[in-house]
Amino acid sequence: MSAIQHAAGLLDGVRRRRPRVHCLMNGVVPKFVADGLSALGAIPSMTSSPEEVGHFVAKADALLVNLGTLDAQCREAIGIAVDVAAKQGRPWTLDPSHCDYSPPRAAFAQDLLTRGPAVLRANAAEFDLLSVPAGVVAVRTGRQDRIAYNGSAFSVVNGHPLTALVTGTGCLSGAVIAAFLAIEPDPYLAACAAMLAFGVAAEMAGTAAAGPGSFEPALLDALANLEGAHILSFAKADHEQG
Ligand SMILES: Nc1ncnc2c1ncn2[C@@H]1O[C@H](COP(=O)(O)OP(=O)(O)O)[C@@H](O)[C@H]1O
Ligand SMILES: Cc1ncsc1CCOP(=O)(O)O
Ligand SMILES: [Mg+2]
Repeated sequence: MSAIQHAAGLLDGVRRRRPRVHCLMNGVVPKFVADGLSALGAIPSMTSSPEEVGHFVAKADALLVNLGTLDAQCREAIGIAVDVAAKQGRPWTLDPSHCDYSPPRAAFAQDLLTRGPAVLRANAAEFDLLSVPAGVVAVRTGRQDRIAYNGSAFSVVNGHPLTALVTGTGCLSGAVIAAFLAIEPDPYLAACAAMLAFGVAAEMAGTAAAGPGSFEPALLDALANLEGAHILSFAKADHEQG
């Protein structure tokens, strides 16, 4: 089965299984990210208090760690969350948001990469600063999204330029990866499926939107209305074998 066919099936799996995704999200876009996960068919939770986060992660099917508005309490919560994820075998995605602005944040992100994330999702500037250890699926987003693991790579060229004009779309793409990780044990296939689903939904939203203001709700609608058949019909993606 191709990665595209597999993605279509996994989308149905997300709708059937409604995975719980716990997000340690930045303070800028938590509502958009939670709405996007709900639209896709997952169940978001966003608590970040150090005394509670471990309980939430233990009950979640996957975790997203986003560094966008990192502070001392976030660092503490992230440490607890990734320990619980490791102990309970919960897959997690790292979004090293804005680590290119801040050497301490880049160092923190680099350290987190040694603590067992299944997937790194970053924009080009963030991605190019980090070195991705073996065993972590590397997703570099932009006009083209490239998913790389162990010598293989998959590129998705779906999407719409308005995505780049709406704050939080990268954060939401990381959350969508976490939702697919929750139901697909192979993190490379999960990340390929997530970027296909997100890219095709963004393309559908782009045709319905007049600008960034209407693109944002259109993207939520497209995630909710996305079907496996849309992925099969509209996917623009290629494998590179290493
Ligand atoms: N020029 C573009 N054309 C189409 N899609 C884009 C473009 N730039 C970014 N995207 C999409 O926007 C989303 C966020 O990617 P990116 O802008 O790289 O991350 P971030 O928002 O974290 O900076 C991804 O789904 C990516 O595919
Ligand atoms: C603007 C901003 N500042 C800190 S986090 C954040 C949101 C970033 O969202 P995205 O990278 O998904 O556009
Ligand atoms: Mg980002």
